[in-house]
Amino acid sequence: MDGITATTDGGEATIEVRGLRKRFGSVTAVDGLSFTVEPGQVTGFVGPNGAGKSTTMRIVLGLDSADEGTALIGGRPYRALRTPLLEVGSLLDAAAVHPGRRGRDHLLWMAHSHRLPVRRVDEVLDLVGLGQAARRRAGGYSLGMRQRLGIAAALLGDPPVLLFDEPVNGLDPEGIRWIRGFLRSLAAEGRAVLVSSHLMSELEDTADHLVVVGRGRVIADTSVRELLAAASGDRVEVRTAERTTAMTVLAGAGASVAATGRDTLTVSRLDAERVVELLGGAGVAFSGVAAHRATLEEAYMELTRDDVEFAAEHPVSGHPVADHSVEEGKR
Ligand SMILES: Nc1ncnc2c1ncn2[C@@H]1O[C@H](COP(=O)(O)OP(=O)(O)OP(=O)(O)O)[C@@H](O)[C@H]1O
Repeated sequence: MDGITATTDGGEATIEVRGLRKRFGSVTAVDGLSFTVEPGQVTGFVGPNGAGKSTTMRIVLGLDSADEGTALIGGRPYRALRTPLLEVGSLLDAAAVHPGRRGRDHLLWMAHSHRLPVRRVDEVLDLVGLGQAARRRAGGYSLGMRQRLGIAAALLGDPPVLLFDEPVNGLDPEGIRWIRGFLRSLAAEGRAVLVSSHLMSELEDTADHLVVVGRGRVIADTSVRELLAAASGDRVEVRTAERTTAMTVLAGAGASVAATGRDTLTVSRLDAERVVELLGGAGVAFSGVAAHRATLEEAYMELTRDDVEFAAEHPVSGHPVADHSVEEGKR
């Protein structure tokens, strides 16, 4: 890819959202959102269904207008960009291509509208690995092929800012792996990449930074590393067949101990060295002591517990229970 620069028409390649608010009738879709997407990294935009991710992206891309606040690409609103295709690329809905149109023709038409050379169309088709399939009609494409065509379209103008709305939704494992690697490589080239998902696990190996949203608000704006460290806490995981004795010994030394598996204890308030020392001293056999490492999914569940739009009522306590397994609920 030639000529990628970390600037747009208006300035540095960033997306800056400030105090964004949008209502649809009685529904507040976006409720005062502020965040920045920096160049050179993948920023995950995560939140349950209905959290306001798509609405925010549509406003950034000038497809919807905000009631309040600003959304800037390289310092300018989308509508003020002189050559939008060269400054920002996006994939919002892979199904948006006319089924009767050949993939390559779709891109040629877009390239033509921006006076881009035909050569660029073939370059992006190669980049996304569509090759010969590009001469077939889009109506016969698999979901994965449509996603690739959508990504090719986003890259046509070689833009330094990219937005992808749920790009791996519904893809097979191979398609998911390909998109993850591809997003990372786009960020490594210095681009600002914003990618939304309602499943944290989809971003586990992709995002460097996360903007977590719930009910139209930012819940967390953090690097993945910091989030995992905070969710992991100072806990230690112990594997032992002598669970009851181990619990007594550790609790006696001031630890708070929870049985978290058949052979597993999670210990707080003691570090790993002290745990080893105490168990060894008491003659308790154990096969492993390690710092507890939370998964991104755990961290996310913790963060969004109270922020899902469609919470199921808990049958016993009456408290809303976060429904994080929302795949089936997708539009
Ligand atoms: N055009 C619209 N008219 C009315 N309500 C809308 C419209 N677009 C979005 N909404 C509502 O605004 C809220 C936020 O929707 P949005 O699609 O932005 O969320 P999301 O985080 O992208 O969710 P998903 O993961 O389901 O795509 C939802 O309650 C949704 O029903």
